[in-house]
Amino acid sequence: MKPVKVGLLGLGTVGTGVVRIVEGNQQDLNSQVGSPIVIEKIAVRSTDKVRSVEIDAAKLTIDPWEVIRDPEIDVIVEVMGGIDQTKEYILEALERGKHVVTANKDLMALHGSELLAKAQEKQCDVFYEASVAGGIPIIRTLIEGFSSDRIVKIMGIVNGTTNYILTKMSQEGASYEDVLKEAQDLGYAESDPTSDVEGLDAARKMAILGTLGFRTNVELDDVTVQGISSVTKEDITYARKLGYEMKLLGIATSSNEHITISVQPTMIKQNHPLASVNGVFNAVYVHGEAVGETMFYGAGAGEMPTATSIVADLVAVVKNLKLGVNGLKAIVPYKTKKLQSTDQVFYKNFILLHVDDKAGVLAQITQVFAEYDVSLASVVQQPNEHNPDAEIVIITHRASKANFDKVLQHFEQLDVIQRIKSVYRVEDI
Ligand SMILES: NC(=O)C1=CN([C@@H]2O[C@H](COP(=O)(O)OP(=O)(O)OC[C@H]3O[C@@H](n4cnc5c(N)ncnc54)[C@H](OP(=O)(O)O)[C@@H]3O)[C@@H](O)[C@H]2O)C=CC1
Ligand SMILES: N[C@@H](CC=O)C(=O)O
Ligand code: NA
Repeated sequence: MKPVKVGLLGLGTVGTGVVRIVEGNQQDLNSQVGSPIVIEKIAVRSTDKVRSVEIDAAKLTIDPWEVIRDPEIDVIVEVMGGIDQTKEYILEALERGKHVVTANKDLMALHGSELLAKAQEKQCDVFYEASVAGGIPIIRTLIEGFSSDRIVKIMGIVNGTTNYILTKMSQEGASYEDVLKEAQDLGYAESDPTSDVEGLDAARKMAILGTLGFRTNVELDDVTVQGISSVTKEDITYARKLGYEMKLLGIATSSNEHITISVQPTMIKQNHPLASVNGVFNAVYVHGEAVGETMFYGAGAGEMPTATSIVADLVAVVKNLKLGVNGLKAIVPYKTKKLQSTDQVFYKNFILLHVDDKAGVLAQITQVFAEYDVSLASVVQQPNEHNPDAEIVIITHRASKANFDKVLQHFEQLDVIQRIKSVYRVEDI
């Protein structure tokens, strides 16, 4: 059988794993698709770099166009990252009738609909399983496994780097900076880790999951985003004392006409299955009207888990090639839903305040909550070990985001409050 020729853009963490799997599992892959899969050319930034896989130097190029324009190549595997220039490469590859497999959530969250439309026009596949939750086959699950159901809620720990950091801070008391460096060394973090720690990477993944799960176009701008860079060991200790774990959680909901979608550090009840997802592991909880609760778990980043998804997509492309059905599987969102307004978004909150240690302070604070109709589940006041202020730890009942934001604004003006130290969403379903 004629070999299927692959052009690889990138030979970093993920690209290296792709080479290992394609070469190491050749026989298995061949018997599934009926053809050898051959990596024909590889674009890298530097051809002089020492690589941890053996590569024929003649296959390397520093010019991605050389790979895209090679008429011998059937499938482009894009694992180099980047947005604008990379979009040009992929559009040109599709224009030339090449199928595309990518791990690039930045690109798919921002330009996925344009790329998928071009793919359909050219009867090509664009598969991107590796872009969300690394090794977990969540994209295929949402497209195929839940095609019969209406998804109402998706909650996800979808960034491996931040989950690794929070776990190490929580379980080993490690410092944020040290663990971030470790995550970078292990190949989990993005080339600019700001997008991991500030929540943007997770937001991009949630936009992709929301689009597929709710079959409506979820834009990146729809996602409210807060990262973990200001989470302290003290916050994590408080969370644990109260029976919660701190996780960077993506939460998306869908009703008949509206969606809500956000990413933020969240205190999740210790008995919720998402609370025990640790280290680089990711998990996506999907609630469907008919199926009820489901959850998918696995490594969210790293060389081999991510490469597993890439090569599975490659196998899917080749199977489609054999059947002559490429380009038919793109999900085109067909529903139009609006973002829910903040007066209709309800959840519980944790708030840690540093206040003057004198009579009447607590009364002033509870008065503000009452004014905006935010009722309180618990209030604990204690002296602060490090300075003369007192600490007040409050957990609210479910309140609208709009009202809770008004409480915070009011607190900024209140003289007895020295500092709003921390505020977190609380999930205890
Ligand atoms: N790391 C992970 O766990 C995961 C990553 N992803 C996504 O996969 C993609 C790749 O990530 P990762 O492997 O970690 O990244 P790396 O930084 O490890 O690798 C990037 C590769 O692309 C090459 N490259 C970068 N820019 C260019 C360019 N302009 N021209 C030619 N080659 C270029 C680099 O060349 P050189 O080697 O010479 O520097 C390198 O081989 C990203 O989109 C990332 O978001 C998705 C899921 C998980
Ligand atoms: N930087 C990302 C890599 C996978 O998408 C992460 O940490 O999850
Ligand atoms: Na995946």
